[in-house]
Amino acid sequence: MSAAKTLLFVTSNANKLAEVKAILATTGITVESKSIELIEIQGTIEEISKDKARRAADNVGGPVLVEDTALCFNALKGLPGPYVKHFLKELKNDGLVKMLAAYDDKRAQAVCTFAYCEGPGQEPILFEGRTDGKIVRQRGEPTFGWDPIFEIGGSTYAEMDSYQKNKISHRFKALQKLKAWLEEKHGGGVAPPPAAPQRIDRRNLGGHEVAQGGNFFDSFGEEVKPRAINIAGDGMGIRKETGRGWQFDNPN
Ligand SMILES: O=P(O)(O)OP(=O)(O)OP(=O)(O)OC[C@H]1O[C@@H](n2cnc3c(O)ncnc32)[C@H](O)[C@@H]1O
Ligand SMILES: [Mg+2]
Repeated sequence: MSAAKTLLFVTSNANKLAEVKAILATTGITVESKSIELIEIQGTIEEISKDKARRAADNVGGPVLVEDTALCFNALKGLPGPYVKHFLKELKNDGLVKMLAAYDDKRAQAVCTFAYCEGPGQEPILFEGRTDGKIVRQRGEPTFGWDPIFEIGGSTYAEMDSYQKNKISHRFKALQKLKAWLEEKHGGGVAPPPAAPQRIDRRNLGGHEVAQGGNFFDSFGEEVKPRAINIAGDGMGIRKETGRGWQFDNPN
């Protein structure tokens, strides 16, 4: 079940907004937006994101979603991290690459942290996504921040089309977590009631054991663990009756 939910995403960054909308497009989550330049404190990624969410909730007077993006260089022990915006503004992508000139280790992590806050005075909840890559000389269209220097799987983010980037990105991974949480919160993740116990039906199937529903019992009334059911010729698994006939479910 998709999460029927509208989120107010507070960001000053049009590229972030476009990616969030694209990634959530088919989920049933509607994204509205408000462009506010929020003050960003110094601190850890988590502290900055939470503080941003509190400020946004105070500003709007209701539920908000914010996001903070960090670019962490391994050789620099995680810097520039959440301060990458200032480095990018002053040094540009070329300068960011040069920061690693003295190091062999070019590995970097793109980190996206969404913070959802239900309203003023409420504790924000964080959803983090990380993608490992390495810093390379610029390649691709410089349309979004440091995309041209962050390489993963042989391509920079800037060389990928938005579909490719949105399948693997730090932002995508964080939004997967947010989506799962929303689904749970709105009932989509609530487990259905357990199926009524069913007896294994040994009739008409050439000795195959057949089970239906969620709990399985042999003809003596003993519960059978699905993984332990052996179906002749089919290996370990469960045969289930479906509307279209018999279906073999391998629990592995
Ligand atoms: O209003 P907010 O949401 O804070 O938007 P912002 O542009 O200020 O964003 P951040 O404070 O999170 O700073 C992150 C910096 O990294 C850049 N950035 C964010 N996501 C990126 C991505 O997926 N690819 C490349 N650059 C990105 C962004 O343009 C900023 O320069
Ligand atoms: Mg910002």
